[in-house]
Amino acid sequence: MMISAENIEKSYGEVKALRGVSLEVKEGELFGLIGPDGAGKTSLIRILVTLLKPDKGSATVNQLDVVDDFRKLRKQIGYMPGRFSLYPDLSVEENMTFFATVFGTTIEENYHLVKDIYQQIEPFKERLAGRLSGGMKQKLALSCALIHAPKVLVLDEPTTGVDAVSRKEFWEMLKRLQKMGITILVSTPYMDEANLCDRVALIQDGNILTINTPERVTQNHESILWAVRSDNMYLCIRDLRKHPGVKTVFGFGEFLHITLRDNTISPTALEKYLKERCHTNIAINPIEPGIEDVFMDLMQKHDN
Ligand SMILES: Nc1ncnc2c1ncn2[C@@H]1O[C@H](COP(=O)(O)OP(=O)(O)OP(=O)(O)O)[C@@H](O)[C@H]1O
Repeated sequence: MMISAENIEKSYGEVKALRGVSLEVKEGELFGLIGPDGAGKTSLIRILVTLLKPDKGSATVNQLDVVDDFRKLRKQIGYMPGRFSLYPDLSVEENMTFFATVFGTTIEENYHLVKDIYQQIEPFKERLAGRLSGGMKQKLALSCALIHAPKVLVLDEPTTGVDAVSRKEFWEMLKRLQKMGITILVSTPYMDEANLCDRVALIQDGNILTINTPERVTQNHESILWAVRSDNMYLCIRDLRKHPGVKTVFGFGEFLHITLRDNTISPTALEKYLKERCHTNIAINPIEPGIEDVFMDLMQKHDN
């Protein structure tokens, strides 16, 4: 195993950020930590990259203990924090040189690793990092995290607030780095990015709800799922929640996703029920679950 965490607990005063988290990331894997704001992703990541001590539990990265061997370990990990990690008053090139020097290497020594990414910002190498666009900052931060040729790359919400095109490009970069043999742990609040990972852990309120390949995560969804809409979505939610056969109702864009308690209701019966409550333009379609649906389902089960 490249990363192994066992029963990690972490609290900030009264706030329990991690409630006994265990996970394993295999060598060469692209592993996603998926969860909403406040789920505990940053706390877990900071523990794994040796910047925060767990209250309980233990973790190793490349067989090195995150607490006892933190000095050795830092050389093996590339870390891209969620918030701005660069020196805004240093130029692009100075930032790169700084990170290389800290790790006792040079830009030239490991240029092959960052070439693809760094070349895109090299024309602006004299520019102060604080004056780069969001996408360019992201590329520089990634280049800086890679310049000491780490075995493991850990990225905390690298695509939060990034536009769709740059997000796609970023994931393509990650795939290329994975092909170069780097193990990658990446956190994201975007459920659609789960499908780009080899395996994912869904995390919520300090607990891991499930760990699996994205395909298996959705296959394991047991409930029957329908997408429903009508002209008045607000009343539609209210009326669906009152229906005894409906288990859950959640808004997903322009549709509501509902799960059923049993298989005895038909779409026609549900349509009749909504019509009787004066709904118009009703649409009811059976659908395949996505990661979001599984998430909602697991969260419900966990809370009960
Ligand atoms: N330094 C801190 N002091 C107090 N509470 C904290 C601190 N850091 C995090 N928390 C709390 O711990 C919980 C987990 O936070 P964490 O940052 O690990 O989650 P996250 O999934 O990374 O979310 P986000 O995307 O918002 O950072 C949250 O309730 C958060 O408010």
